[in-house]
Amino acid sequence: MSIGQIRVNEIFGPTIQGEGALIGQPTVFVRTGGCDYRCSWCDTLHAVDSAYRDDWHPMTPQAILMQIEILSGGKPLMVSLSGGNPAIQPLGSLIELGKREGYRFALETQGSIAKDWFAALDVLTLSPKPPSSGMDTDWQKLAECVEAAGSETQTVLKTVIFDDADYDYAKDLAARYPELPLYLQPGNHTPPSPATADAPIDMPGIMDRMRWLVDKVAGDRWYTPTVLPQLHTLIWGNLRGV
Ligand SMILES: C[S@@+](CC[C@H](N)C(=O)[O-])C[C@H]1O[C@@H](n2cnc3c(N)ncnc32)[C@H](O)[C@@H]1O
Ligand SMILES: Nc1nc2[nH]cc(C(=O)O)c2c(=O)[nH]1
Ligand code: SF4
Ligand SMILES: [Mg+2]
Repeated sequence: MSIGQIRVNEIFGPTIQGEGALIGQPTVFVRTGGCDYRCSWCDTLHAVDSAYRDDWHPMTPQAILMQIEILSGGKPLMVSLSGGNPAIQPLGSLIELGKREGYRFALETQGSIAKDWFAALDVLTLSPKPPSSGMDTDWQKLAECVEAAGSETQTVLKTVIFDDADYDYAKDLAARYPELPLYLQPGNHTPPSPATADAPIDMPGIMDRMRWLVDKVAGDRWYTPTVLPQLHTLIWGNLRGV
């Protein structure tokens, strides 16, 4: 891979952003390959597990932008950068090139790696991982990500909740960053196998956790977070590429 190239797993859309602050908004996704984490319940292992690295292709920022332009019909929209951990990749020039053409950029990362080009994003979603993921949070790194984004980028927090320990983690996160909007997302217990494009989904389970989470938040009189399910999962289940 030469310098400046980005490891891409898939580019798809337009679809709608299914999660967090931009939920429901039309967007094209660029999913990069490779992650420094391995969450127990990751729903995107095809972009994490190096067994699938043959599906990750080095692309220049120009080639990625061309693909975005084809998918969007040349009409600028929000581009969602996800992964894997997209913060591993050199995305600064793609963002710069795309913004010149009128595209906007949102990025989703766990907050383990800070990059100076976070400041060029329109929206940065930091999604630190709760205990059920099996990952530890490096709070210093998360602070560096918030710092790197600066004041021009809209920074929001989003965390996945499966159980009481995750809920307590979300409360701690809120206490650390009272000034940042926080989105709570019930977990999906049935992530697809990375080898398949689809898998059966436990919709009643997701809805049970959503109701449980709303009851918890309301019962605690915790009025600052926004509680949202993964909209794309409600619509398409575990299907990839939507
Ligand atoms: C696949 S990750 C990719 C970006 C980045 N690595 C991250 O974790 O933020 C995108 C989002 O999906 C969430 N996610 C992954 N697996 C999930 C699951 N089984 N249920 C609910 N959300 C999940 C993550 O927490 C993250 O907010
Ligand atoms: N529609 C849709 N919304 C999403 N929001 C976050 C996603 C992700 O996998 O990062 C995702 C995704 O894969 N599809
Ligand atoms: S950090 Fe994100 S992409 Fe990486 S394993 Fe966890 S959920 Fe999956
Ligand atoms: Mg996903």
